[in-house]
Amino acid sequence: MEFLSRAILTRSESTQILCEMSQIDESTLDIQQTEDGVLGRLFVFSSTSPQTAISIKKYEDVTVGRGNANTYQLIQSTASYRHFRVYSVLVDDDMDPLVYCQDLSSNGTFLNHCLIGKGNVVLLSDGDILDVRHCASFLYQQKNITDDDYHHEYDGEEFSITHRLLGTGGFSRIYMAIENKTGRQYACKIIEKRKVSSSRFYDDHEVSILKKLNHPNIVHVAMDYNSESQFFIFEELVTGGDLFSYLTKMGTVPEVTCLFIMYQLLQALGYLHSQNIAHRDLKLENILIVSSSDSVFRIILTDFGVARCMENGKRMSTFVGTMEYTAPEVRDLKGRSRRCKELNMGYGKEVDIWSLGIIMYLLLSGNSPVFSTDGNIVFEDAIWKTISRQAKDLISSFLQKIPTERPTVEEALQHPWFFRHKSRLDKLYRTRILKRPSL
Ligand SMILES: Nc1ncnc2c1ncn2[C@@H]1O[C@H](COP(=O)(O)OP(=O)(O)OP(=O)(O)O)[C@@H](O)[C@H]1O
Repeated sequence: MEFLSRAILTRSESTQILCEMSQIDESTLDIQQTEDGVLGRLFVFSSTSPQTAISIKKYEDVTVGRGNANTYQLIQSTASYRHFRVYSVLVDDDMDPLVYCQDLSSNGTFLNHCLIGKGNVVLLSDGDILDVRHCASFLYQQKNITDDDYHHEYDGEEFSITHRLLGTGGFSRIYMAIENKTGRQYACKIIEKRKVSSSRFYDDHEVSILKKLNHPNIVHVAMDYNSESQFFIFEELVTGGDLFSYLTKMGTVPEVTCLFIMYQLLQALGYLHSQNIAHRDLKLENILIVSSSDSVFRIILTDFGVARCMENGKRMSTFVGTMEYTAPEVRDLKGRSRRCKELNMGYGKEVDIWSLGIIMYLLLSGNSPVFSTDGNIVFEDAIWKTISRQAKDLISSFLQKIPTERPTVEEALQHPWFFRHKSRLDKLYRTRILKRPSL
């Protein structure tokens, strides 16, 4: 498939061409003048209708196509009923909104003259041009926040790292990068070595684990690069944001959506655990969504910064992870001396199962878990009255204080919450995830 088959034109060049062509009043392009809640604008240029602008607002999809239910209607017969969709993902207020365009058409939507391709998604940046050939062009404008921390030592030839910040973590900043040969968009994780030296074992720890893995629900690494003080991981760009942003937008996640998310998480975790790898930092922020246009979407597990390969079944004894998601046996290690940790039997892969329980609780209720004084999970909020008994039973089993009492991945998949939908879930996974990885 032709996917952004040649390098994207430089932005200023594209904008200039379009402005000249259409002789637009450049003052209308001043994004500073936009009203509240507007993340960006699409300026429409068409020979059949007057110049107009479409506002891109938080959590509101914009669709363009022939159908009259679209935000902007195209009249030409070469346009698809829904030609493309523009949607936003909000990570946090300090970052530029991430506005994506998904091509839904048969005849193609072009980004800066390169075909996006049906089903594919691209991140839009200020000055980009979307084109529906023989129908209309759309100039995208958004207000950019200056990223003072943008700095990198990458001087390889394969990629150009842009200023578009996709996310930040304790150890790294993630930017959009363009593969120079193909124009294809990637995510580039820039890890500051000085931040990781004490808490991670060696510079390329994360990538050495990721390179061993090949699974539809685990992030795919394209290339890595090492400089004096930074480490770079170029990986597939995942375009639906993370589960944290999704939950913020939704408030709570419907049980049926949660079922398929948890099913996929267990597929990824089953694969990891079968190779004796523990992730150790499962949380909403580390689960990315490919594209969430309907309730069935692919999720991708990321951030293997503290993942650990347990040789010969050895147990682990370092305190790692994110407090809210951390199993009690890991929390108990905090502040203990090394000797004391060694005497303790350490912990195993069951820590990931605990985190799954926290994730499932958060998704279904939108709130942090509440435990009774004897350490049992409680389902107090009114929302739990609307959730099935099987879902609550599975959460309780994930959140058992004694690690060996938690189910393994295989046992969890046999739980009635999954098992009574087994054939449908298996089929959905086969048809929507394995056969259509762009979903
Ligand atoms: N491949 C990707 N595509 C799109 N966005 C991404 C990608 N990888 C990471 N992100 C975004 O960046 C954020 C931080 O990434 P990540 O968790 O890998 O960083 P980190 O420094 O390891 O974080 P932590 O402090 O949790 O260890 C994610 O929550 C997500 O929003």
